[in-house]
Order: sequence, then C-alpha cells, then structure tokens
Amino acid sequence: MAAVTWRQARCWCPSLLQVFRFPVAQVHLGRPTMRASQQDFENAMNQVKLLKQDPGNQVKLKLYALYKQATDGPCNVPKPGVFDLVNKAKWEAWNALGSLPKETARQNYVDLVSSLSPSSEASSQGTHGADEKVQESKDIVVSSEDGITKIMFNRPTKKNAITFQMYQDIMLALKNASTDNSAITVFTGAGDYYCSGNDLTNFTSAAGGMEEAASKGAVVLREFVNSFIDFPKPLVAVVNGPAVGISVTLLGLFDAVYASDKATFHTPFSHLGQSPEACSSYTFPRIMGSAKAAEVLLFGKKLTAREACAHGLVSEVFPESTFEKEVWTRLRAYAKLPPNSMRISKELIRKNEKEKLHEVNAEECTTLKARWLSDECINAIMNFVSRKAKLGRPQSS
Ligand SMILES: CCCC/C=C/CC(=O)SCCNC(=O)CCNC(=O)[C@H](O)C(C)(C)COP(=O)(O)OP(=O)(O)OC[C@H]1O[C@@H](n2cnc3c(N)ncnc32)[C@H](O)[C@@H]1OP(=O)(O)O
Repeated sequence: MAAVTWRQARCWCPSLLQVFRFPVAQVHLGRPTMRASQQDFENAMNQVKLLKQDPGNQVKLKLYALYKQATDGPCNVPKPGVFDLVNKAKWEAWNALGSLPKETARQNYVDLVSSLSPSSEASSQGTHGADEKVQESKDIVVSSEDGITKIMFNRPTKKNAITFQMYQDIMLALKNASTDNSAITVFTGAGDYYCSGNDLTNFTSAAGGMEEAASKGAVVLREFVNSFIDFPKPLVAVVNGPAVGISVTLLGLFDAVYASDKATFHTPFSHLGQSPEACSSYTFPRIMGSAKAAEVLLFGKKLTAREACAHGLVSEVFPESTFEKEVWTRLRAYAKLPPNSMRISKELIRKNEKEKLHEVNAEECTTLKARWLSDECINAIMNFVSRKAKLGRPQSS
C-alpha cells in the first residue's frame, strides 16, 4: 500500500466510516438510511479535519475514493504509472467504486466519517458475540456465526497480499476473537487465492524508504506472529487456493489446516533474498523433517496440497468441488464441542513450546530486518515492482 499522508487525507476530506461496519455489497447498494444532503456532506468534510487519530491508509484511500466519486462521479482519468505508488493507490481506490451513484458515495462518505468518531471507534474494537457480523476493514473481513469467528483476507485483486494495515487489522481481529463467544477461529481467503503473502510494496512505499520500512516491518512482524503464538482457541486455516510466503509459514502455528486440492504452498524466500519467518525455521523441520523443510524454505520448492498433506503441514485435502461445503459442515460440528475443553487442551499442547517460539520469532525478525536491507532483497523487490519477474512463474515445480 502506498503511503498516504494524514495531511493529504485531510485535504481530500471526504467522510468515511460505516463502510467498514457493513459488508461491501451492502455499502455499494446503498444502506437504507436517510439520504445525506449536501450540507451533511460538507459537515462530514469538516469533521474529518477535526479527527484526532490517523485512521490509517486504507480508510484514507476509501475516504478519498468516496469524495471523488461523490463530487466527480466514476473515475475518468488515466491510471498512473507503476512507480507513482501513491497516485496509483488513490486511482485504484476510486476506480474500484465503478459506477456507484454520486448520492450513494456521498451517503457512504457521511456514514464513514460518522463511524470515525471516538464513540464508534470504541464500539468497533470491542468484544463481539457469536452470530454477530463484524467488519474490521474492507481488506480483512471478520464475521462470527455458529460459534466460529471467520477472518477473511479480502483483497482478491491483489491475490490477498497483506498490507501493513492488514497486519494491524488481523491482530485486532485475533484479539477480539480470543475473548468473543466463538469456540474456534478460522482464516480463509476471498477469490482464487488464499493469500500471496506480504505485500511487496510495503517495502517500497514507506515515506523513509527501505530503512524505515525494514524497522517498521520487524516490529510489526514480531507483534503479528506473537498474536498467533499466544492465540488461546483452536485456530484453523481453510486454504481455498494458492498460499505464498508468510501465509504458508504461519500455518505451522495453526491447529488444523484444511486445503482445497487446487491450493499450493510456496515460500520463495531465497528468490526474494529473504529468510523464513513466523517461526517456520523451527516449526517446519519439526513438522516435515529437516530434508523437506530445507527444500521448501531454502530452495522455494512449491508444494501441492497433497504433498503438503503428506509432509504434515496440511491436515486434510478436499476436492475443490465440495471443499467449502465439506469443510464448513465439519467446522460447525467442531464448534459445538465444549469450548473450555478445547482451549485447555490447546494450552497443554502449546505450553512447552511457547517460550521457544517467542525466542525463534524474535531472532527471525532481527535476521529479516537485515535481509530486507540487503542488495539481494532490494533487487528482488524492485524486480517484482517493475514486473521483470513474477515469482510464481519461473518455478517449474
Ligand atoms: C511486515 C511483515 C513482513 C513479513 C514478510 C513476509 C515474507 C513473505 O510473505 S514473502 C512472499 C511475498 N509474496 C510474493 O513474493 C508473491 C508475489 N506475487 C507473485 O509472485 C504473483 O503476483 C502471484 C504468483 C502471487 C500471482 O501471479 P498472477 O500472474 O496470477 O497474478 P498477478 O497479475 O501477478 O497479480 C495480480 C495483482 O496482485 C498483485 N500482487 C500479487 N501478489 C502481491 C504481493 N505479494 N505484493 C504486492 N502485490 C501483489 C500483483 O502485483 C497484481 O497487481 P496489479 O494488477 O496492480 O499489477
């Protein structure tokens, strides 16, 4: 995600909030609320200038997009070049609104701004119960139903690549899920991918360049992985399609992994001049044996779902045609098991490993920070950004 300064967002000053409290489809269709007047719209623009807290890049982009849609209508300007990261991100946010009517955009802007007020900020971050639909942000959709809290990567146009904002959203979702009424927590992806790993533009869009991005990345990564190590309830991955990078390594910290037979598992760290994260330097050799772990983590061998299952990373593989139905039926049954019993059993399993996992996480983050500043890594990322290399393509396996 390109860095969008708070100053820029205040200048665009459209209003934001409700958008992230309701499913996207509902927002785009227009909620059955009263229509916002021009005066409401202008009030909301003023309110944005008074916000004390930076709402984050995703919200600022949404704010910008709704403002442009409400004032100029559908996006009608050419897409900025690939290196013009900030303007490209703004253009994409606006263009994603398609033919949303001006009045609906105005209403959504007003709703969004009103939800940014301190009282609604507090309620959006509070504990929620089972059967309640919640949404932390548009790229990470959280819902809770039938005793299951579902956390979904929802950025299908970017193969669900994880932005800095999404790391924060996931941490918040896990924090909420650890105390809500659900029995189990499930990760899955929207669209054809489960997740393509870290958004490689996280490193190119930070205002202070790679140095700043590396420092920020190491802090965020450590905290992010800690929230998986310490998560108290059963954690399940429903891997609906290809998984890359950190979305694969994290699986070593999950309690069960169900995969569609079209899923693949790819950790191209050496291709990227990087090194393993999410405790995989410790969990993968234990899960799959040191020889297979080396092939995967050092040489970037991509595993099919069946291979990943044979090597212990995946619990079970399902045919694509029945995947969703079979897996969710099973999970709904598991969610009816006594939650305290599951939690206590998980604690017993994890207890002896916890300290070690935290140690490994810390060391991996320190190592990665140095890797992100290496020529090998910088060249690989610049190659990706300039589309000279797409890591999924040169692999023969
Ligand atoms: C701060 C914590 C850091 C933690 C570190 C973690 C390490 C990792 O996760 S390393 C793994 C990083 N991920 C990758 O290397 C994957 C890069 N992406 C690809 O190789 C390919 O995009 C793909 C194989 C996933 C898909 O290829 P395909 O040809 O089918 O689709 P594309 O046209 O390439 O992708 C569509 C669209 O999505 C953008 N995109 C996909 N993945 C990423 C990504 N990881 N980062 C940023 N953007 C990504 C891609 O650029 C396309 O965007 P445009 O339509 O705007 O060109």
